Amino acid sequence: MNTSKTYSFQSESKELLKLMIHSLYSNKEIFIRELISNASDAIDKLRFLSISEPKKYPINTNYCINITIDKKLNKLTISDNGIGMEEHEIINNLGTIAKSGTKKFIQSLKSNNSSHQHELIGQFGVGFYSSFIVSKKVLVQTRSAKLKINEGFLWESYGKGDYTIQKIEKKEFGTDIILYFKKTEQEFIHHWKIQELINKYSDHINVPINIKKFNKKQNEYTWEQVNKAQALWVLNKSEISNQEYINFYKHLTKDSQEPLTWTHNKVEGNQEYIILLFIPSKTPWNIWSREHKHGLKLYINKVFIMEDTEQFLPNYLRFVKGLVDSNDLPLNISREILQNNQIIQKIRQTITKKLLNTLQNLFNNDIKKYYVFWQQFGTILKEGPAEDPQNRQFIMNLLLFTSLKHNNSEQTLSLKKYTTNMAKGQNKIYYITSDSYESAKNSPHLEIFLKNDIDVLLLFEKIDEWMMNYLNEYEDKKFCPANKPDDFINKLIIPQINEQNLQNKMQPFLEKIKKILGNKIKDVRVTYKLVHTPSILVTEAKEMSTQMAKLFSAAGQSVPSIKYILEINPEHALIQKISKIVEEKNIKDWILLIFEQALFVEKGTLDDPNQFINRINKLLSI
Ligand SMILES: Nc1ncnc2c1ncn2[C@@H]1O[C@H](COP(=O)(O)OP(=O)(O)OP(=O)(O)O)[C@@H](O)[C@H]1O
Repeated sequence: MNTSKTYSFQSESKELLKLMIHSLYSNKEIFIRELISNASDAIDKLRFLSISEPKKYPINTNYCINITIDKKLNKLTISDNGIGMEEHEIINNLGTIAKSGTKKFIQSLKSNNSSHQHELIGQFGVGFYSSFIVSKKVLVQTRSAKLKINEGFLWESYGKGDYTIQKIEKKEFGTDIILYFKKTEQEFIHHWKIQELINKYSDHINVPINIKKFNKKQNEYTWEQVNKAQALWVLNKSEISNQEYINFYKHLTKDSQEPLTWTHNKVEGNQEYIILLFIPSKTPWNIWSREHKHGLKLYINKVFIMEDTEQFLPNYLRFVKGLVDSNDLPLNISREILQNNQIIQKIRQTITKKLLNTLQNLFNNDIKKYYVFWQQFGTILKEGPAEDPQNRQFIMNLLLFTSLKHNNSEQTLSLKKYTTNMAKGQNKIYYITSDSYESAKNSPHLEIFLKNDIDVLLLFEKIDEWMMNYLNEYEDKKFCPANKPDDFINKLIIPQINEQNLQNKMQPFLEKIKKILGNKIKDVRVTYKLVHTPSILVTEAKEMSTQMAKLFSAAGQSVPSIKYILEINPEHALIQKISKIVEEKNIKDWILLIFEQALFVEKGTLDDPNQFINRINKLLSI
């Protein structure tokens, strides 16, 4: 007789299991979807192997998922004739919940309120472990299609701290998941209930799902198929209800939330393929992690080939979920071949176009949903203009901003709207990049714009400066940084008093500044752009911007130090006061102060803040 070995769950898994049971209890019926989904995945894997390696894996045309209910024992069995598992696979797959990043995930779960926990855990994909929400004990009998009858295994656990594994004989390859329901979960031992859940969640699973029922007429047990068993994507759009699309999305992605929108297309012609693509409504919790996998599911003639086929999506659309089913690719296609395959390139181009159109439709027809999309995925879409020059114009129509006239940080302004509302004579799109919304909005560079009622796009996300490098013009209007010299703006500057006079009057003061600041600055000049601010720093049109320099140094690259031009506002009380100081005693501190102020505003930091503070204190106490 085979003895069983006892194993402990990973410590994080124990904690996660407890949290999961608690936070998913209100949605406990999903266990059926998860288990059927796993069974169907296992069949997909074997189906693929039996086509690509027919000698090793005998072809089985009778793939199915069978369900039996034992009311007396409170027991439900879900059996599949898929790939099955070897011992090490059982340990790896069923001994750990949520393999990577579990710790971080638990932390974020704990720090969220309970309604949010539900969302988070849904995104995480609880899979097999959802069985413990309703079961006091779970058994898994499995035999890998690679192994012999006596090389089956039985996994058993009460979902507490450990599980056991023992070797068993199993006649058929595949997996039986056996649930012993908790006393409180009697509702699941009814055929009608299970059938209802299958119709709700798993109608379009690619293989028949049969329930064993007692047939009174024939006085015996028979198998009754309860799902449609037809791949959803091969049907015509008109035959599929919105709810069916939503359920299919949930099955495909294990996301507990509904998608925002989707696109479903049959492409005919030289190449024939079907695409079904969904835009989720929430960013996956780990989308910025390196381990985050993205890409579409690839099917060839309805046979599942591989997960996460990145090659079908540009990076800036990596949040998209869905599948491609092609008739033209060879079944034995590898990831390497996908990389350089021309058919793939063409499909990718079509997918990209379809997705951009889908987003444009969402934008045009359901702006509220589009705002949700933008909030979740806008930062990723902003990678588009750099990555995809061909579709740059298209992507630009999908970008949203906030602006000087907007009065809050919500990004709801399109370029179209900005250009339609431009001031008379304005033919450029002005923008400013900064580290935060506040610092962008309050930038002294914008005082002249505010005074003349000209709107400026406020950009404050890390990616923005980089993105703006790839945006040259939109509908013949050039983009122009608000902190660089510009003719149109220069013309708006009307000095309050005689300019030449003031310039001449200021000349000795400018000389003094130059002498004191030396090579700290490139030049110093008078400006009439400012209203409330005594001084600012500007760079020449061709010089690297401060934000760009920050970006480079954050990426660990060396950046030549920027030489700024100091501009002073001759009408400002402080400048007028300092320019009149004749004694040499404190003038150096005053000039350094107006320079450091401007530097602080420009960079958001100072190399030596202490010195700056000391200087202010010294001058205040004179
Ligand atoms: N019926 C089955 N047949 C074969 N392998 C299975 C079966 N059920 C589960 N597995 C294996 O166990 C693994 C873990 O399953 P689980 O449902 O926990 O997560 P998952 O399906 O991989 O991902 P997700 O987190 O998206 O649910 C699966 O990836 C698969 O390798």
